[in-house]
Amino acid sequence: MSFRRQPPAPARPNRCQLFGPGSRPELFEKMAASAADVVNLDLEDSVAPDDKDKARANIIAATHEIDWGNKYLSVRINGLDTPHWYKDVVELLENASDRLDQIMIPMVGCAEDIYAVDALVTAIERAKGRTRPISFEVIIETAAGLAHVEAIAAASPRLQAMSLGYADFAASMGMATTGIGGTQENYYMIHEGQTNYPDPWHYAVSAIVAACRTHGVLPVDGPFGDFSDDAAYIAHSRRVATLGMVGKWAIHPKQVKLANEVFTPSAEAVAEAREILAAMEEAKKNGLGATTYKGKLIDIASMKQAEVIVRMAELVGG
Ligand SMILES: CC(C)(COP(=O)(O)OP(=O)(O)OC[C@H]1O[C@@H](n2cnc3c(N)ncnc32)[C@H](O)[C@@H]1OP(=O)(O)O)[C@@H](O)C(=O)NCCC(=O)NCCSC(=O)C[C@H](O)C(=O)O
Ligand SMILES: [Mg+2]
Repeated sequence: MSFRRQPPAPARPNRCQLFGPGSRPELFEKMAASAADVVNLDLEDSVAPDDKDKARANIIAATHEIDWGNKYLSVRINGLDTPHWYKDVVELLENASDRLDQIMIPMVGCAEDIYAVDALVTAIERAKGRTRPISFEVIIETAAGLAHVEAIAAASPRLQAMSLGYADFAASMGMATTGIGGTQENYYMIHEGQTNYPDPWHYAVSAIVAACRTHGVLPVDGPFGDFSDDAAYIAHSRRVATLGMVGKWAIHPKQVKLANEVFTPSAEAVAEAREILAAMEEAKKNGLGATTYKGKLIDIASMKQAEVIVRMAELVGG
């Protein structure tokens, strides 16, 4: 319990973030035409070391030349443990158009990583007279990142979103898998002869959601590698949506529709949320803090739950 109210996360849709390598500029128009709320042009792992300079130039050109519509436009820079990141920041901030909204910082291990990028970005913005501050998003994808997740979420007023990077996270934790998200074959229990597959990512997802909600940051689920398995993508997305994530990455365009479906509240869910709010308003008029709805208890906390769903629907025009 605290006297402090939980700060709201940025009020913008973030149901799906579509990724594409900065070294494949032929994909950029397709990404701009997609139904993703956020586009992430990548300078990090999907770009080979020898292609970094060219990819940076492609992305800078794309901020000037492509109509990104109402997409939130983000560029993933290289990690602070590489020789590339400072060039990514300097060249992007000096040369990209004002259409660039955000940079994504991968492999974040501590709050000071954000401080370092913030210092550099702030200096360049001042030098260039840029009036609209660049926002940040980060990826939690190392053991250190998870250990320091709460401090990272509080690290900068620029921070708007935080994702879980399943592949690097699994590697950093020494997890015995090459899977990127989803069910893991060897993570199972047997009960009365039935094999069950619990969720090995549950702790990391919940820790990220809690840190984000404490500091008004959007919690976003990272990649799901097997893009041929729609049902598994949907199952994973529904699980993390239930735990509080607001959206998910798409590493192939076919995943965009799936993410949008899961992270857009259904008409039934919105109607039920509105009915709960109406029932509670009626109860309050009668001096009651609790009442029943469809045979179940609802109270003031139910109103907060219902408001989450209504707010999400309003954000995406539902
Ligand atoms: C995964 C891909 C390499 C697949 O590319 P490709 O073989 O070209 O796909 P298809 O032939 O199936 O493409 C069908 C059509 O869709 C277009 N396309 C493909 N990819 C994209 C895209 N990203 N955005 C928009 N459109 C796309 C093709 O051009 C085809 O179009 P058409 O011919 O007109 O029908 C590729 O999708 C890809 O590179 N994906 C992104 C990879 C990426 O960015 N990875 C980084 C994020 S994941 C990560 O970093 C891990 C994380 O950090 C962690 O640690 O977990
Ligand atoms: Mg990664």
